[in-house]
Amino acid sequence: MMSKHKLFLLRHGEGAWNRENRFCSWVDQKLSENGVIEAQQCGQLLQDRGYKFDHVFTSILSRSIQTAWLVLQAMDQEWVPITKSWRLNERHYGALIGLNRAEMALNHGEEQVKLWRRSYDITPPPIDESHPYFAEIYNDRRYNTCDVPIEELPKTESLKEVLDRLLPYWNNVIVPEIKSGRTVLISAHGNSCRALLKHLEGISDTDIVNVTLPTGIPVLLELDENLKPVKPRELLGDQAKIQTAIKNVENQGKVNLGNKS
Ligand SMILES: O=C(O)[C@@H](COP(=O)(O)O)OP(=O)(O)O
Repeated sequence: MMSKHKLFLLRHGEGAWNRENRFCSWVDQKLSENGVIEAQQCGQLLQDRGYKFDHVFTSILSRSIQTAWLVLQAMDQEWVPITKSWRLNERHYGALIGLNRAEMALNHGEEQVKLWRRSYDITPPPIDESHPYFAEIYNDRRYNTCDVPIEELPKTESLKEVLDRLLPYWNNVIVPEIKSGRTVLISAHGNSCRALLKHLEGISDTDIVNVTLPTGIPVLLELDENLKPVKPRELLGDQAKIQTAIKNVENQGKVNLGNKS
């Protein structure tokens, strides 16, 4: 089967709370110093391989936007249009936002933390007004710019619910771009990229549990004219380093390994 389109998915570079092992989700943390370097190195790798983007899509969270800027800068492609949507935001982790994964594993067990993080249709408890980050999120004026009223924005999400809110944007906005021959980079988040991968690759509800994306590593998908993958996804870069980075993300939910970086 011939590849007709290349699509690049990217989980942003490391953010401050990735480093502190806290669920970040809709809290607008910036990239850490290491995250800036990861994004720059990602851009350099894409530049070295000669890729050219026509359109970049990001969430409305700073870490995905900063990553897109740094990648385009490293590629001398700063002029490429960037379009932002809340529909590419990270999964809303509800009441778990701000909590430390290793501490959660200690209190609730590693299995429960894995279910919250990686299962397809388990929804964490919702955020409510008593939560320390509720006001910061819902008073942020960026959420008045969305295509749904602020009261209808999620208060928690399973991966399935991420896919439900992401798919209309994928189908109506991103797909036409790709089908018209443009090369697209989606600079987003671990779980918004996982949701899209599940859709594109037809990953089952049980197998998606085993898909983890490290920060700052571009994922190349080669698609046919119907946007079906013609070969397995490729995580670009040093494969040994990528496997270690995936393990480290998985270990964030372990009692003893979670707070080691
Ligand atoms: O919300 C967060 O903390 C992480 C994902 O956490 P896990 O699902 O890996 O626990 O999202 P990202 O760093 O990609 O924006």
